[in-house]
Amino acid sequence: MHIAVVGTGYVGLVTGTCLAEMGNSVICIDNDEDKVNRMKSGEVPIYEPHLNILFERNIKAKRLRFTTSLEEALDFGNIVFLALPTPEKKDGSADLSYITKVVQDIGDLIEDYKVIVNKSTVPVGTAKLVKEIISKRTSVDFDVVSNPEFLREGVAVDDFLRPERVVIGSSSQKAIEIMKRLFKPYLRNNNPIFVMDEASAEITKYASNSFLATKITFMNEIANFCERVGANVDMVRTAMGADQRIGKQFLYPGIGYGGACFPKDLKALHKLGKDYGYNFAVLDAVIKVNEKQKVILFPSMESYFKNDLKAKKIAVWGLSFKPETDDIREAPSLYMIDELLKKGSKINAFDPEAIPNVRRKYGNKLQYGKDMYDVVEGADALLICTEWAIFRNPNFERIKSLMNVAVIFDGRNLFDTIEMKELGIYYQSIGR
Ligand SMILES: NC(=O)c1ccc[n+]([C@@H]2O[C@H](COP(=O)([O-])OP(=O)(O)OC[C@H]3O[C@@H](n4cnc5c(N)ncnc54)[C@H](O)[C@@H]3O)[C@@H](O)[C@H]2O)c1
Ligand SMILES: O=c1ccn([C@@H]2O[C@H](COP(=O)(O)OP(=O)(O)O[C@H]3O[C@H](CO)[C@@H](O)[C@H](O)[C@H]3O)[C@@H](O)[C@H]2O)c(=O)[nH]1
Repeated sequence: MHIAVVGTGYVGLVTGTCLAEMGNSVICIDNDEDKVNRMKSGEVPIYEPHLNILFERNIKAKRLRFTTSLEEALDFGNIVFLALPTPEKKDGSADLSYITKVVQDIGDLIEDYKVIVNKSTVPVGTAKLVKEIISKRTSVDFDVVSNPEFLREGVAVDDFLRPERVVIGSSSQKAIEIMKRLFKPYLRNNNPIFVMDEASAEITKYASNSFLATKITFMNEIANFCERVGANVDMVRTAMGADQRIGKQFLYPGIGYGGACFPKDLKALHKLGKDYGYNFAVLDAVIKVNEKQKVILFPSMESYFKNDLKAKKIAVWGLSFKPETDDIREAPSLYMIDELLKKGSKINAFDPEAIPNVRRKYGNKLQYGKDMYDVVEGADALLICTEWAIFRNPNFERIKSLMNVAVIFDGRNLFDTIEMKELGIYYQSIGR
């Protein structure tokens, strides 16, 4: 099939590449000229495991190419995916301006039948809006599909190639058949395609993210309470997770959820509720609890240093919002760093992939280490914000010999509390 993907960010580039991987011919469009030039020269502009292998082989096979021209893309693609940003507006709602702009251009450029597929996370009514915008500008036949994306950064390629489910929201039987044909090769083990109306598809995405964020937040509150009463959240978590109705996943407490999705999507659903006269009380609480959770280790650090964090050297391990990505959008690490900077601490940070993005935001307000041991040299404390695999089994003797005093604040519960005690390391984690 001939496909155009508009927007080549974390979703668009993975979508385009993985569609090419299944034998489709794909053209990816972005209005960031520099990004397009980098991709044309063979560079993957983001860090996403395994993406480079698929990217290279599909370019080589001429199934994948890049352009800044929407016109060229529409000439080529019969199915047009929108993978455009829907960032948070000041009032919490999703900013649809990227989508409406592109859709207006599509309305002006469309010359033959297209299926316009929205992969961005959008509020109820967006598919209807897209239809209205295009219909006003052309009499050419087209259909609109809501096809929310559920991939996770860090495992995005695998999630796209082997989705647990595909959701298709459309009122056009013709478009539904085209989408079913496109996605059938990705569905193994009888994983389902759910066909529904557009509004239900749009809600499914927000509801899924909100449920997952609620699960994490519930566990964060249990962890905070465990700390207060001297219980161990690891034991509580594993025993709870053994109940299949609860499940083991997304029960890991820590310094809150971050990323390009959960924070903005919860706020968008909450605001959408308000617009329709419905108060999502649970979401309101989740959003508030998570705001606090992102900096939950800060009071502990202040108290350890007797309210004197000025000029204290703090090493930070992990800057990205989760492991195996360079994405720092809404990363809890940045909230902790902001608090520490306000108090005059000196930060020396290390992350396997996210340093270039952090450097663009903070410049020389921070120091950046060349590896995880480099940053702990002469440090008064080590703060762990992201559970990259390389942090899980470090050389503690080396850390002890490099640090001023062996002090670890761990926002991801990486180490055994008893082992830390035996090693003579002051260790504060979450809920243990
Ligand atoms: N990141 C994720 O893990 C994820 C997963 C599922 C769904 N989503 C949703 O998918 C959407 C995209 O998210 P993302 O993380 O890929 O965003 P992103 O910011 O990484 O990528 C968006 C891309 O669109 C490009 N763009 C902006 N305006 C354009 C225009 N007029 N023409 C062409 N290109 C344009 C940008 O240059 C950028 O490359 C959002 O709605 C998001 O909520 C994201
Ligand atoms: O037990 C857990 C699991 C996750 N997190 C945190 O939750 C955030 C989000 O993690 P994750 O869901 O793994 O990453 P995302 O790439 O943001 O993926 C989410 O957001 C995407 C964008 O909408 C969806 O497509 C995915 O299905 C959804 O999982 C991160 O900060 C994690 O550290 C926890 O604190 N504890």
